[in-house]
Amino acid sequence: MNTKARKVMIIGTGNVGASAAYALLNQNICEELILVDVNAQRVEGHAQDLADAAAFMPGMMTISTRSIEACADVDIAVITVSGGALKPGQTRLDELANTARIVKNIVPTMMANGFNGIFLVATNPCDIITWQVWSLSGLPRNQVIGTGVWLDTTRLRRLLAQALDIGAQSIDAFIMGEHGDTQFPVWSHSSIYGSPIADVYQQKTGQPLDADALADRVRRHGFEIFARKGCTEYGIAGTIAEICRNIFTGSHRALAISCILDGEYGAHDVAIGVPAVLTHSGVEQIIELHLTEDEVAKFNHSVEVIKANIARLP
Ligand SMILES: NC(=O)C1=CN([C@@H]2O[C@H](COP(=O)(O)OP(=O)(O)OC[C@H]3O[C@@H](n4cnc5c(N)ncnc54)[C@H](O)[C@@H]3O)[C@@H](O)[C@H]2O)C=CC1
Ligand SMILES: CC(=O)C(=O)O
Repeated sequence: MNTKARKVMIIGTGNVGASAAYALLNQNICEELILVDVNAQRVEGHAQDLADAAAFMPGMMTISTRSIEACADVDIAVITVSGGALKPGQTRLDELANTARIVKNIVPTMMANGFNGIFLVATNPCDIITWQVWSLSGLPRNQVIGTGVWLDTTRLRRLLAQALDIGAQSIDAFIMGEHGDTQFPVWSHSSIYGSPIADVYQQKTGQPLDADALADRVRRHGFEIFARKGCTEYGIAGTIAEICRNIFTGSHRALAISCILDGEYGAHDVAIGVPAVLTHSGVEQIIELHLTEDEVAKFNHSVEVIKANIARLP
C-alpha cells in the first residue's frame, strides 16, 4: 500500500489559489495542502477555514502554512501569485512585468532549498511564466507545466455541449496555442465520435457552425467573467485540480496544457499549449498532430507572440 502523503503547495492564495485549495480538498486529490502567501494574516485565515471544511471530508487532510523555503518534500508546487489585478482593457500580457518579478524571486529560492517536484503554473501570462519557471529552475522540461489552454478547452466543450445537447465529455474538441489572444480551436481534429463538429452542429441546429465566432467567444470568455466579478477563479481552480489528479494517478490522459517544446511542432525553447500525456513524473509525451496549413500559421503566430514576450522577461 502506498502510504506516502501527496503534498501540494499553493503559492499565492488570492482568488485563484484559495479556490484551487478548496477544489483540491473537496476532490480529495492530496493528503497535504501547504499554503504560501506574503499576506501572513490572510493565508493563516485560509488555512484555518479550509481545515474547518476538511472536517467534512471522509479522509484525513493536513492543511498548513509555510514559508517558501520549506518546499523540499512537496510533490506539486502550484504558482498562483499575482502582482495586482488587471485594469479594464488590459490583456494577460500586461501582467508580465509584475508577475515575472515575483517569480524571479520565488523559483531560485525554492531550488536552493531542494525542490524537485513538479511546477504547475496558472499565473498569467501563463505560457511565458511557465517558460520563466522552467528556465530559472533548471528542472527537466517534463517537471514544468502550465495550465495553458485546458481551461479554454473546457470552455469550448461546454459551449458546444450547450448548443448540441451532448455531454461535454463526449465532445472531442480542443484549443492549442497561447493561453491568450492567439489561441485557436483545432477544428481539423475535433469530432463527436468521429463526426466532424460542423456536421453534427448543422444536423442538430439546421444552421452552419460559425467556427470563428465560437473561437472568439471562448477567447473572450475569461474577460467576460472578469468584467462581471473582477476575477476568474472557479474554472481555473477546477483546471488545477484536474491536472494534479492526472499527475497523482499517473493517468496517461492527454490534456491541452502548456509544455516546453524541444522541436515538437517545429518550435524550440518556448512554452505553449499542446496536447500532452500526464503521468506521475509530469509530461510524459507531447502528442504531435498533423495540422492544416491555416492551423500551422496560427500556431506559429502564437509561438512568435510568446517568444516576443519571453524576450521581455527581467
Ligand atoms: N491560467 C488561467 O487560466 C488563469 C490565471 N489567472 C491568473 O492567476 C493569477 C492570480 O490571480 P488572482 O488569484 O485573482 O490574484 P490575487 O491578487 O487575488 O492573488 C494573488 C496572491 O499572490 C500573493 N502574492 C504576491 N506575491 C507573492 C509572493 N512573493 N509570494 C507568495 N504570494 C504572493 C498575493 O498576496 C495574493 O494573495 C493572476 O496572474 C491571474 O491572471 C487567473 C485566472 C485564470
Ligand atoms: C483570467 C484568465 O486567464 C482566464 O480566466 O482565462
